[in-house]
Amino acid sequence: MLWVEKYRPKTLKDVVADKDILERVIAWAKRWQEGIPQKPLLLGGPPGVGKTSLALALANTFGWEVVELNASDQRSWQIIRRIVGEAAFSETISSEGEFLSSESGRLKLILLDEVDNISKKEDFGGESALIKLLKRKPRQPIILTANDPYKLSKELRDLCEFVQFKRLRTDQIVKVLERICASEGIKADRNALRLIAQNAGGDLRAAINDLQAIAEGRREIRAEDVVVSKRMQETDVFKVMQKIFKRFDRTVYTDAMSLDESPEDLIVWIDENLPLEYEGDELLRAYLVLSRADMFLGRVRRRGFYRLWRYATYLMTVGVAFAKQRAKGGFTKYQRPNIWQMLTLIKERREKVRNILKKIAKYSHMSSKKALNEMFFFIVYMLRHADIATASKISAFYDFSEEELSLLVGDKRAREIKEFIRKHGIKRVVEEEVEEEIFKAFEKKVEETKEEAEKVKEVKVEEVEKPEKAEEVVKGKAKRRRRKKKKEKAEVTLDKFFS
Ligand SMILES: Nc1ncnc2c1ncn2[C@@H]1O[C@H](COP(=O)(O)OP(=O)(O)OP(=O)(O)O)[C@@H](O)[C@H]1O
Repeated sequence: MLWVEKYRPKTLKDVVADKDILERVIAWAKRWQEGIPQKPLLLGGPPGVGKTSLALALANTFGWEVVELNASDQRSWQIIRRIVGEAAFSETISSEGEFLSSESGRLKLILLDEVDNISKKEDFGGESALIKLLKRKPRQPIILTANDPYKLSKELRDLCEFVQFKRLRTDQIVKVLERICASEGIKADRNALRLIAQNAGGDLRAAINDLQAIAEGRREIRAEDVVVSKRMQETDVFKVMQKIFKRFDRTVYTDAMSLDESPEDLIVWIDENLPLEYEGDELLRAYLVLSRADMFLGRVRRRGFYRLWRYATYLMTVGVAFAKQRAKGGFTKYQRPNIWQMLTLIKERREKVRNILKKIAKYSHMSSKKALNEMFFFIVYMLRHADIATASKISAFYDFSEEELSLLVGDKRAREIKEFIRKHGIKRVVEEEVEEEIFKAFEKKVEETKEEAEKVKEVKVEEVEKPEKAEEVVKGKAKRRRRKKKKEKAEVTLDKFFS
């Protein structure tokens, strides 16, 4: 079992949190218990610091039912609508003035996660719908969580009681890790735990995951193990990379699944070595597939949906393999990523990509999700392939830093672009002008991509909705079932990732 779940706090006393935060939420819950409806709580703060855990522990402590939903999932909204109809808003006050809750007589906590990913559009499920719901003064406790509450409108924030969480301190993380080691019967060197804690950057979930990966098969953890454990399996990783980069072979997925490396590590290897093998459009395509895989990993980290690991692995192996134009020969000397890079790169890269998407979203007035699905690819394409003046204009328009540009187009081109901007004093220009240019290129590229897609081998990524099936597909049982139901099943091609 995953330790993050095994050791998720059961009651409030297990949650590591500042005293004033605990006091505030307990007071809030008590007032609900007394039948006095309260504003929803908005718990804001970085990932893995215990926002969800605190909400669940609170419900557990007070004996409330919990309905856990995700704001960016449209299905949640149907459920909320149902609950809104049935429970959250339609309660009555009894003749004694007592507050009547759900059928079971218990309060029902609605826990809506990731509200900062909520769509800004007018449609149902968007921010305005949530505002409308909250204005109806819900009669069930609601807790919203957000990594970046300032992405929400002030109107929405004002409808809530805002509680800000901070990154956990290293010593707080070490304490939890020590507790886990003690109950797992693992002897751990304090320095090793400090290293893990420091590397997690205040994210306890990440620290617990790293600890579990490192502790795998050990009774004792020393500081050296934190590094050594990440270095195992090198030769096998090389074989997997060879298969990904040089061949079109779907069995690479099963090979990767049997590696000791976690997908978080494997993606760093692939990321590091990709430019040694791929170039031009195939490189771009592969990066896109990788960024998709990385998004799934992000969800695993944030939400603990570990079944998405399989899907991420499928994308970073089969997806990347099929992003190339043709099989490759020869010998390539792959590089082992630097150990600290291994430990931190993914997190940093994700942080950077997130910032880039935020900028695209901000200046193109769209959600980050839409920015990724609709704009990212074309912006990267333009930055790489357009003439330097256009690329510079685009870069200035989105206000990309040199570091961000390096991630998108490589160090050399990033320097050229920044140099050009400096030399010609390029400033942000009117939106329409740049957007028109991007969209023109966008349309042209769509046409080209369609043609290309015909040529490029199709990658059938099964069951986008049920990624856990991806692994089953490889197993015989699912294969037989799949053959039978082949016609009914939806197949999504790589195209989907570029559209
Ligand atoms: N403050 C904490 N006290 C105890 N355990 C914690 C705390 N924070 C995180 N954890 C551990 O990390 C795991 C993930 O934490 P949790 O889901 O509560 O984080 P979160 O802040 O809601 O993150 P996200 O914003 O990504 O949803 C928990 O299952 C628990 O094991």
